Amino acid sequence: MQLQEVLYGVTIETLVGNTNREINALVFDSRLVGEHDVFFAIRGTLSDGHNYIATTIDAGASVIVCQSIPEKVNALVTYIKVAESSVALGKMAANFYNNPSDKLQLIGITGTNGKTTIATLLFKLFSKLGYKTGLISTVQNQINERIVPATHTTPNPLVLNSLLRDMVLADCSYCFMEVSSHAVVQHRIEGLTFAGGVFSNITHDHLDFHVTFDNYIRAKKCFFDRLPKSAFALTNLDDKNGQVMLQNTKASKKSYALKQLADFKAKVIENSFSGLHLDIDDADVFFKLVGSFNAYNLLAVYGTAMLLEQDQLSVLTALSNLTGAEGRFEYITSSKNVIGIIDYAHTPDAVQNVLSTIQDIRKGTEQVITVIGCGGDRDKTKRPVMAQVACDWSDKVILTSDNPRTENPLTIIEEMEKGVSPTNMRKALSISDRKEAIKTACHLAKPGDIILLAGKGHEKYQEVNGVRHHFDDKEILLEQFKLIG
Ligand SMILES: CC(=O)N[C@H]1[C@@H](OP(=O)(O)OP(=O)(O)OC[C@H]2O[C@@H](n3ccc(=O)[nH]c3=O)[C@H](O)[C@@H]2O)O[C@H](CO)[C@@H](O)[C@@H]1O[C@H](C)C(=O)N[C@@H](C)C(=O)N[C@H](CCC(=O)O)C(=O)O
Ligand SMILES: Nc1ncnc2c1ncn2[C@@H]1O[C@H](COP(=O)(O)OP(=O)(O)OP(=O)(O)O)[C@@H](O)[C@H]1O
Ligand SMILES: N[C@H](CCC[C@H](N)C(=O)O)C(=O)O
Ligand SMILES: [Mg+2]
Repeated sequence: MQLQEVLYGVTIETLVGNTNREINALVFDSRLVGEHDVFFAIRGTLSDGHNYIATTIDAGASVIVCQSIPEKVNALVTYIKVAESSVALGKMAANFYNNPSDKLQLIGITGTNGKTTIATLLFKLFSKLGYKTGLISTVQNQINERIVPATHTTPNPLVLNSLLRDMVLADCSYCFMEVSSHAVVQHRIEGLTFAGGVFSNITHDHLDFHVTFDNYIRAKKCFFDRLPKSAFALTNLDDKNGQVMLQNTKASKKSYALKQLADFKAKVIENSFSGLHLDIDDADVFFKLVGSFNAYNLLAVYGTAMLLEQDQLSVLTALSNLTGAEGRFEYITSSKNVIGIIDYAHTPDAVQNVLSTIQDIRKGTEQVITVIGCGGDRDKTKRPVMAQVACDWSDKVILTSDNPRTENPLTIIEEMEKGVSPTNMRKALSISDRKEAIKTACHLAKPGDIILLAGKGHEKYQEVNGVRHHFDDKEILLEQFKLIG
């Protein structure tokens, strides 16, 4: 491919060398550069790609996209100076893959919690309605039936556009993708054309990255600010910041809510372990998902399907038969009737939602035992809050590990313990080995008791010092349920 062809739409500040040359691949990691590649020097959170420019030229890079041109330039290399290399990467990745997002309807879902649930339900719904469909999500990416493993909630622009290109080649009409706040700030979605955007909610998370809650709100809002006029922007009016998200969007503004007037509305009639009974836009429907927070997710899905001009009855019929995403409020029962719930709750709001749902639908005096940890190298300020919420809403809590990454697991647990009030102290226990923690919860449980394993959901690993060891909450719970009966 010619360099000129992929530069369409890129604002060049300075050009040194020729743009009329053949290129091989676009690369932003020096370790992956080969002959005739374009290297993007990106300033990241840990290092600066500009430090690797010379190495990539030695490895064969013939084009460098950067924010500052090195003092000594190589006459055989083309240097392109831009304001933000990651923005150029987004645009050039889209051009390189022939702008696949223009050729299907791409819907982005953003918010602290619920993105995977909403995107997965939309993927399943549109597949059931007979459309070829794509999914880009935390759990996995999917092109019709083909599963492509996911590494991030929102992948980098090269992976993103290559997935979208494969979806176009597979004749997909729709793609539903999660848009994380990291992706917005790092310009991973630059150069994509969205047909719609959906907002779920915004609560405490990722303050390690965004530093303040205001910055976090701004990052999410930025996604809606950049939607085109032809798109729709669907927001949750019951969220305090739901309206803020749409303040400056050019897209057509639409809303959903349970507690006030909105374009799409619902009322929870009943919430039990077997599902949700909702009045949704005046239709009486039973859904398999559990928990009133899922009423919001279902309503967001329903609203999106209506905005994409699907038939109401077909949508509600298909939706009522669907199960949610893996590791979200998944529950299993032991033979002596201990209930185990595996859930990906890893923010204070999610923990509270799941535990309040359990409190709402438990029958009597059963104990609720929560096993919970907090991620290493992630927002430290949510640790005491998550422990506090877990203690306030459970009878017993076992504080444990959840991907300590490069941190000491005992230090993370100590930080969680700071949120346990003196009155809650008697409820809390700390066991850093997550398998031991789950085992202990199973031994403490009596028939009828409910064990919540929070934070890991679908994850099949425990990440310690950069190594992902096989670990599966569900596998261990099933093993222990066999032992306790
Ligand atoms: C904090 C964060 O988001 N980091 C992402 C970011 O890396 P970074 O900014 O730290 O990059 P860096 O290491 O400083 O390097 C800067 C540049 O130098 C380059 N480099 C670096 C070293 C070298 O030898 N050669 C070289 O060329 C790098 O390729 C990069 O281009 O850009 C990388 C490439 O796209 C991502 O893989 C990486 O994700 C890390 C692994 C990560 O854990 N991210 C998480 C926090 C994340 O993105 N999460 C969100 C939301 C999760 C959710 O709540 O759902 C997600 O969308 O997944
Ligand atoms: N609408 C919602 N409101 C509040 N909490 C929710 C909602 N939907 C799901 N949750 C809780 O959040 C957890 C994560 O849900 P989900 O995976 O759908 O969110 P996500 O936004 O994709 O998360 P991530 O940022 O990790 O990708 C669930 O396991 C549940 O505990
Ligand atoms: N995508 C989120 C998920 C966190 C899940 C939890 N298991 C953890 O490791 O903290 C993140 O990377 O912050
Ligand atoms: Mg997700």
